[in-house]
Amino acid sequence: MAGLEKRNPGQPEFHQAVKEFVSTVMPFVLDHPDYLQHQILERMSEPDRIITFRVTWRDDHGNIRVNRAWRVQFNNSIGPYKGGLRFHPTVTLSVLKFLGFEQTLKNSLTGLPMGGAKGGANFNPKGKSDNEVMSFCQSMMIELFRHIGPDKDVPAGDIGVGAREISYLYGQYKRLQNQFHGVLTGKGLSFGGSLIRTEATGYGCVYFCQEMLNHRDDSLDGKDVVISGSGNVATYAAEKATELGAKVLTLSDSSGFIHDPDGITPEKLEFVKQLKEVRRGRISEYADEFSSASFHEGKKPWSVDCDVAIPCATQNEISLDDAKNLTDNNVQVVCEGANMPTEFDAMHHLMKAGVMFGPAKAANAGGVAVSGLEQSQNALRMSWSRAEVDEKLLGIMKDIHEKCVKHGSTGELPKDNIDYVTGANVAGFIKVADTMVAYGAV
Ligand SMILES: NC(=O)C1=CN([C@@H]2O[C@H](COP(=O)(O)OP(=O)(O)OC[C@H]3O[C@@H](n4cnc5c(N)ncnc54)[C@H](OP(=O)(O)O)[C@@H]3O)[C@@H](O)[C@H]2O)C=CC1
Ligand SMILES: O=C(O)CCC(=O)C(=O)O
Repeated sequence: MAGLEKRNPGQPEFHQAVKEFVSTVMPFVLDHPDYLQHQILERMSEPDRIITFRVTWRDDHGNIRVNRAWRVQFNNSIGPYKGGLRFHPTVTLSVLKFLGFEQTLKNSLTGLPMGGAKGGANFNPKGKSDNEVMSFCQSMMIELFRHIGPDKDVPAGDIGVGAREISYLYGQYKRLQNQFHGVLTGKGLSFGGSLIRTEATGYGCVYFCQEMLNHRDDSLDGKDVVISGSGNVATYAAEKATELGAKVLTLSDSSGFIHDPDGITPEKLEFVKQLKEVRRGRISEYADEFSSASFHEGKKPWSVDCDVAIPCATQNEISLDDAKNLTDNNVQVVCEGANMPTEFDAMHHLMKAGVMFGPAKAANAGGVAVSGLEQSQNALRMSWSRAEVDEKLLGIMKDIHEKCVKHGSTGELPKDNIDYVTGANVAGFIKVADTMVAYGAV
């Protein structure tokens, strides 16, 4: 870690992601001299390649605007690079390196042939017109297109990149390459998208949460659930949790959270989808619409009494104090929909307190898994039904849970006390590490 921090100064998120990983896999690595001899940890924590480029575009007033974009191609040992693009003013190289590092392990966990990558730009889509977003996406693709391809690198969405942005990016790629193939995932259904991809990350996260509870002969039925975020992952996590009998009490955005003690019913969630996906409004409007709800400006939802917490907004959104609030309220499960939403010491506090903790690289792998299924459908020139994709997603999430149990059993009483963080890290590591050993020094 000392060497990594020295080689990558000023990249706290990247340090944090590697530290969490190394602290759990080290005993396993020390038991396997091959990994040490082949310098696997040093090689896995150094991206294969980082592409940095300027994106110049024109706003609606005719002004020229400039942003910085990156694609971090982290590791393609087990398949073409795969991972989302994030558009947000907080995007830095550190953030994209942490995301690309975790993506490599997450993609390995899915069992599908996908390497790890992440990209994005410090562009803020909020408050921009459709025309401005299109102008930015088209300009970004003018550079990105030469670095991606269906057998090379297949980007997708992430924060700030949804169906609209993927459509603009794909349209420009097609124009530049004169090729129609599965180079992006999360595409519209009329041009090669997969059913269930929109829902996959949120649904998959709730399937994983249900598996954790089932492992202790429990279920989501009747549980009070607190969710942060109100974007893609949060919305569909709320939908599936409600479908499985839970009561979802909160959603949030960067201005605060709404608390609805009566529960966010499917009808109310339809309002949220319209608000966020179509009107691009603020979550506070939920409290204006439904009198049962209150809006808490500038606050996070972690002090609301709940059985299950599903953070679905962004990294480091659960601090140690937030974790203490959750345990004071006897939370049973924290299942990460967002990437690295829990700070390192907060995660340890939760685990020490006996909370079942589902780490992002396992719990939110459903999104990229269905992206992998979208790639398969594109290659086959076929579309699978909603039921088929959903069944495969459920199967993959169950399989990831089993891998976590296999490598995360603590051997301590109670017998079902699983260290999911170690389980996910070791299980994701083995496939990538063994492949790198097989390749030799490349
Ligand atoms: N989309 C996917 O398939 C996958 C996403 N993820 C992860 O899930 C998380 C959410 O992604 P997604 O739902 O796609 O993104 P969206 O852009 O659809 O939604 C993001 C949500 O999080 C809120 N948010 C973002 N940044 C902050 C912040 N700094 N503080 C408070 N709230 C914030 C947003 O509020 P506001 O609008 O006010 O900014 C919004 O409600 C991310 O960590 C992402 O990496 C993981 C796997 C797959
Ligand atoms: O669908 C994908 O390719 C990427 C999803 C993603 O960015 C993630 O898992 O964090």
